[in-house]
Amino acid sequence: MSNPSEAIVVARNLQKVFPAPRGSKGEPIVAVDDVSFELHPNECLAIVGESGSGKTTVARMLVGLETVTAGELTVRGESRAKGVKHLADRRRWAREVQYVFQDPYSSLNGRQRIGDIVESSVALHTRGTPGKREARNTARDILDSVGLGSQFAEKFPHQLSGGQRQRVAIARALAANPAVIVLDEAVAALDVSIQAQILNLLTDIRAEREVSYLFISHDLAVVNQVSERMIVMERGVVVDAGATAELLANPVHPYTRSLRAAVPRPGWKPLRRERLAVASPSSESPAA
Ligand SMILES: Nc1ncnc2c1ncn2[C@@H]1O[C@H](COP(=O)(O)OP(=O)(O)OP(=O)(O)O)[C@@H](O)[C@H]1O
Repeated sequence: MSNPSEAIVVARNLQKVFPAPRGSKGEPIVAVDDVSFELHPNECLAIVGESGSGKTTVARMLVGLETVTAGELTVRGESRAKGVKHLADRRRWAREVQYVFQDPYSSLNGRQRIGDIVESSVALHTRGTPGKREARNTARDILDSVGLGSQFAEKFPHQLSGGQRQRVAIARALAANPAVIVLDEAVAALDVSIQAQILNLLTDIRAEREVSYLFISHDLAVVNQVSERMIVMERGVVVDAGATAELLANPVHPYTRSLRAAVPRPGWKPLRRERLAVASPSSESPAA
């Protein structure tokens, strides 16, 4: 295992419990339980699991959108467990970790031009507050680096395709020059050919600058293409963890096997998934 002191993000025995819905007689919801992982500089760690397995809740705790119920969650050694109290802290956190959502259409301000969206992020997150022209030039360079030439700067989000909008969301994240980008089902809504383009873009970005990805997905084919390591979550718990290529080539845990069996590929037989027993939740929580 790598040296923990090198990790940018460290999660140790992380837990998130949501109270039972008001007026219901139900139990509190344990969305994340005893989850441990590390994210290292310039690596892509995937969090994999079916809907409701707790992936997004882990990400939301990392960016401060949810508080931590128990356990440790640090970014560069600073705890994120208690949430942010001051605007200055919120900005500092955002400079370290940026979030790209599945649906860029709802996360981008539809009334702002593309150039202004990225320029605002540059102005907000660059230390020493850059001048207007400097912020604009930096924004144009970033847009260019995600494959959106200068003609896109004057357009509005609704004038762009889904893939182009996701490029804008990535550009806006890059404008903060973060150490980590959380990509939460960031290609799930795109056609396969557009997905491939965005995944290539993410690989190119990582080749050019030091940035780590926490790549959240239910899609193992996508995860296989983009990540070096993965953790597999089922009902809030990490049930499998390791090098992506190895885990997918030789999945041992029944849940990982059942997930992999659901990925269409040459020779894939729909009946196979039914024959595989789906794992019961495991109390094991290996660190990744
Ligand atoms: N704010 C909340 N209040 C109550 N329960 C929540 C809340 N947010 C998430 N949950 C519950 O926590 C569990 C994990 O949800 P989470 O969204 O983290 O899973 P996920 O793996 O990201 O799934 P999806 O891909 O569908 O978002 C689910 O049972 C969900 O209903």
